[in-house]
Amino acid sequence: MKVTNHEVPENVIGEAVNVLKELFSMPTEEITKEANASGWVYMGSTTFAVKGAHLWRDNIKHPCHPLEECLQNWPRKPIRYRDVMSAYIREIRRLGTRILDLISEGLGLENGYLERISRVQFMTASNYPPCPDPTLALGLLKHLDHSLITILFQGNAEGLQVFKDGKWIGVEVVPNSFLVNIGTQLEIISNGKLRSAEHRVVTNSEEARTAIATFINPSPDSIIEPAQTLVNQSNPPLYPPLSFKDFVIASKAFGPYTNSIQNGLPSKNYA
Ligand SMILES: O=C(O)CCC(=O)C(=O)O
Ligand SMILES: [Fe+2]
Repeated sequence: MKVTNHEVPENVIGEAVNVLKELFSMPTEEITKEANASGWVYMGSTTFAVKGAHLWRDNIKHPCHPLEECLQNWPRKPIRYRDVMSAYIREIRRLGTRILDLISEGLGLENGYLERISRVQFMTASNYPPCPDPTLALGLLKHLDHSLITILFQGNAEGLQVFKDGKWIGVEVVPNSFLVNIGTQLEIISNGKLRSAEHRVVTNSEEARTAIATFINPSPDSIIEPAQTLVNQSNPPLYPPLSFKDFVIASKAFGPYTNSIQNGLPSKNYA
């Protein structure tokens, strides 16, 4: 789902992209040192070789809830990072609330049903540098987002693909727009009416791509199950009830980041 009329000021998005580009252009050793000293995660492309595939991206992740507390552990450099990214996250929260309310309405759920359990849990930003041979690397392996919704700003370069009707389909880039992905948790609540689509990122040899994904998740203690109003005798629940916390633990949805993402803890407290 593409959102163009989103009222997020263009300069808030532009500043966020610029500050991230600046961060990613810092020397790898410096970013790694910074990340270890505070509470966020950094992975440079050279550290990736997952399941035999080479991934061509630099990536940072940090928790965003509760915002005022989390941002104390965000990158200290570039110096304006915290101001710029917290302004961005506040706008995404506002946009996310509106979208969740519209989805609640569309599904026929009571007002605020989704918004009440949701929070902007974490942000992950990626830099996909130009890749000398895009046939040998992927930007990001295929996956589902385990969110309610993910609000993605995909910059100005294409690369995102969605698996549809047995094929990978490129998602076109519309300047200054967001893409809203349905996460698995919303698929469950909608009892399968809304589907979470598998997606991945491919690389290109010409231009760098900067993308910002913000995950609007259920709070850890909320019980995720098909909404009562969507279930009846001819539409039995397709998914069992499970707290989001238990889902994350059972599915290892966020791997080593689970603690950090679930509780807003600094990344060094992973284990
Ligand atoms: O970089 C992108 O366009 C997609 C990122 C993504 O799918 C994710 O972080 O879950
Ligand atoms: Fe994703």
